[in-house]
Amino acid sequence: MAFTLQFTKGHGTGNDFVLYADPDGTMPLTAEQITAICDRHFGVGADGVIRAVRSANLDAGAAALAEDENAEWFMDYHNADGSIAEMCGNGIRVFVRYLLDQGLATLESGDTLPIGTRAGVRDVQKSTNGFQVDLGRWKLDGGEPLVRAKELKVARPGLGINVGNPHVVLALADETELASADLSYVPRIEPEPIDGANVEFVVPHDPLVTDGVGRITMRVHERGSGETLSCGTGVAAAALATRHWAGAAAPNQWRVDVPGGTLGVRMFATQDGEHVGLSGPAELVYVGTLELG
Ligand SMILES: N[C@@H](CCC[C@H](N)C(=O)O)C(=O)O
Repeated sequence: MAFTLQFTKGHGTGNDFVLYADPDGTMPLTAEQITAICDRHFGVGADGVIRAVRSANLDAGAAALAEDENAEWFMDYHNADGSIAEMCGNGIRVFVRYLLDQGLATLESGDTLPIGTRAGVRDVQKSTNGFQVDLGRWKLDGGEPLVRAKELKVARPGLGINVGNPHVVLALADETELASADLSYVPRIEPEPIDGANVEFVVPHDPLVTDGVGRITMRVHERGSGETLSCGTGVAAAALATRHWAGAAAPNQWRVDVPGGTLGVRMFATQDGEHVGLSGPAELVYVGTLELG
């Protein structure tokens, strides 16, 4: 059936998304439609598509409402290849900006907007640099798999970290090595994670810590989207991995430079264990209409 899709294009530090509202959950897109929309030559061009659905109108939304009855909106996230991802740290900030822009939600400074995701409910607040999101409890995941990327001469051990979605973080020697990694190829991970993983390549700044804040630079190859200018959950995983490698004296506050800008990461204690938070900008850049058949 042919239909017209009103969409908004947005990004968080250059990680870009096509967003549309489907409150009743009656307009899911097929993987083929998502791939076509995300194509940078023949479509709109994006790293992913985000559908705003009322949690009550989506099967996956039931778990969100059971966790928090105030999680009215569900972020239905798909990568550029049409695959589903559990979470998106840049996407959720842009999603909240979109809900506010569309008049679908309100959020005063200091208040919290709970958003349903496949990783669970995530709380978003306004911050000085845009929005901040509590990515919840993180965990070490999958040990230290070997990662091979084109132009890196040897396979290196990474660190598996789950922040709602799966990541493998790899430390590189310096900026030259970071720049030379060819991320137009999918990095190989051994053993291969069943659900795949996003792979982050990280270089610590020298000094690593300035004024109590850890600093790293990162590039990423995203599962289902390829190299992107930024990945919010990847930035959080990269800061967690670097703190892990740096030892007990490492800080809980980090700034992470990615090709598309800079994001903030904070680790903080809660009653149910340590959480990781992410902060950064969220921009809406244009609106459009797509005729889909
Ligand atoms: N860019 C996102 C992550 C999007 C999902 C990821 N590609 C996956 O498959 O897990 C972010 O900002 O976190």
